[in-house]
Amino acid sequence: MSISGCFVQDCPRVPWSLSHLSPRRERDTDTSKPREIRATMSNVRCLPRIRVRNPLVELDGDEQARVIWHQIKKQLIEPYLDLNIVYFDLGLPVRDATNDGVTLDAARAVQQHRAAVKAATITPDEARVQEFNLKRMYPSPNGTLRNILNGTVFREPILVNNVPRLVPGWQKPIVIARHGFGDQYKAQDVRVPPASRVELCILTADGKEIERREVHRFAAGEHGGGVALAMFNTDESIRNFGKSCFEFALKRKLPMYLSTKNTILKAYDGRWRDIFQELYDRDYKERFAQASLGYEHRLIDDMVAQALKSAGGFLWACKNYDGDVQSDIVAQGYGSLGLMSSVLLTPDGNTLLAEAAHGTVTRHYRLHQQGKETSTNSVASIVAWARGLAHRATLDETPDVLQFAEALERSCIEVIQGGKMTKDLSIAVLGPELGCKRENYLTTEEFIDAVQEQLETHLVSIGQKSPQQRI
Ligand SMILES: NC(=O)C1=CN([C@@H]2O[C@H](COP(=O)(O)OP(=O)(O)OC[C@H]3O[C@@H](n4cnc5c(N)ncnc54)[C@H](OP(=O)(O)O)[C@@H]3O)[C@@H](O)[C@H]2O)C=CC1
Ligand SMILES: O=C(O)CCC(=O)C(=O)O
Ligand SMILES: [Mn+2]
Repeated sequence: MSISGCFVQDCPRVPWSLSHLSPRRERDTDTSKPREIRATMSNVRCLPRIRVRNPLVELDGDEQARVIWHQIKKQLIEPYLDLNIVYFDLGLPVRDATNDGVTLDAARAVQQHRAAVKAATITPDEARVQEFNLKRMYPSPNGTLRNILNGTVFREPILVNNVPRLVPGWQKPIVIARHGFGDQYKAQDVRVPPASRVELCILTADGKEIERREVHRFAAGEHGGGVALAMFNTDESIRNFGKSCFEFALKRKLPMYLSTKNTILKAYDGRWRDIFQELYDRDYKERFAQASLGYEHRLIDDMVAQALKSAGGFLWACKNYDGDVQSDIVAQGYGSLGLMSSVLLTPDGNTLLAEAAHGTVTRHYRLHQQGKETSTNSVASIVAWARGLAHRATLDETPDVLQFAEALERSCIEVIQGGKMTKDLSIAVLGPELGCKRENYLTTEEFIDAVQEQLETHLVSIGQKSPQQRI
């Protein structure tokens, strides 16, 4: 991907001339197309690719997420950028072949290069172990990456004017800040046999007992056993989470809430409430007041009800699992899981890993495997590339790469606002009956084609405005 060249039709190195491209690539020779579109296409091909100064780390994924990821890269990235990609295949077969070593290597590369994009990956359960004949049930690669990077995951719906919200009152985005470290995602969970006792024991570093507490005595008999879980977090990580959230809220001028269940988990969730309050009182109260913003801690059950009643427009700091669940509710409430962006930011704000919030969309992949048409929304994955590149551009101080990233993100929204969309959005706009009709939505491939066409109109004007920034 680091070949540089000019997009002229007869140049053998340019992607346009590759045989693997679909016939739609040749649409410029189609005289039925309006003249302006054909003119735009040929203009873009005469522009050199934009050079990205430093590498972007790419983490490939599984199933339908992998299918759309490859199409995005081939059609929306490779033709326009001279980009050095540091590639890791986090697909389940490679994780298995490397005993998950590839995930650790990938995390180190993200730390080194500081800008990364990731496709969704399968976290195996028993059924997946069988399906892929795995050596073992590997942990979530997201859990591994997030625990190593120890950052905050910010999830924000991509708002599109013509997509009605399931929650009509939500006029402004609700941004979920999800703590990315510890809790359920780094817990020890065990099956417990009948007639046994589970205790929680805290030892000093050299093994002396500090505290021992009984968790539960399990009864004897066939149904006497059960399950137990031990999870943890650290003051440092909670404090970093708090700082990231307060800084983000100030930067984006959003009021902020933290939700916990401190009335039940008095020590555990109480720690979040106290650390956030301490940070706020000491470092942020004045800055928030100057910006006319507020901060409050709320009980999670109160918070979900308030969120539903609200008009949106706030930052909601969630513990790891709450953030996982609430971000999918919020995504669907704004129209589709396919419109939820997700970036992991380290506490210093220097390292960013962008992804879609949704998973590998297995149900669509099963159709794809049978050779059937699919209509998977690729917007969140395209936006992941755009946000990863925008961060690269910010670190490298390369305005032309930033312009490209912004044009890419904008193109997705414009295509949908122009009435071209995948089935999930068509259903949201037209309702389940009409929205499902084939003439009312685009396939996975058609939607990416439409984004490419839109992107090219922007690239022509960027290229015309700033040719000196190109190589
Ligand atoms: N970040 C990551 O890497 C994540 C990975 N996963 C993994 O993904 C796999 C599948 O998980 P699953 O629970 O099915 O969750 P998914 O988010 O993959 O999909 C659930 C359903 O949501 C709808 N949906 C999600 N994304 C899109 C999209 N882009 N376009 C259109 N519809 C969409 C589909 O509904 P419908 O079928 O009704 O069209 C889909 O069947 C699991 O193995 C899990 O481990 C899960 C979450 C995050
Ligand atoms: O890593 C996983 O297994 C799930 C991740 C997930 O659901 C998310 O990132 O929202
Ligand atoms: Mn999730």
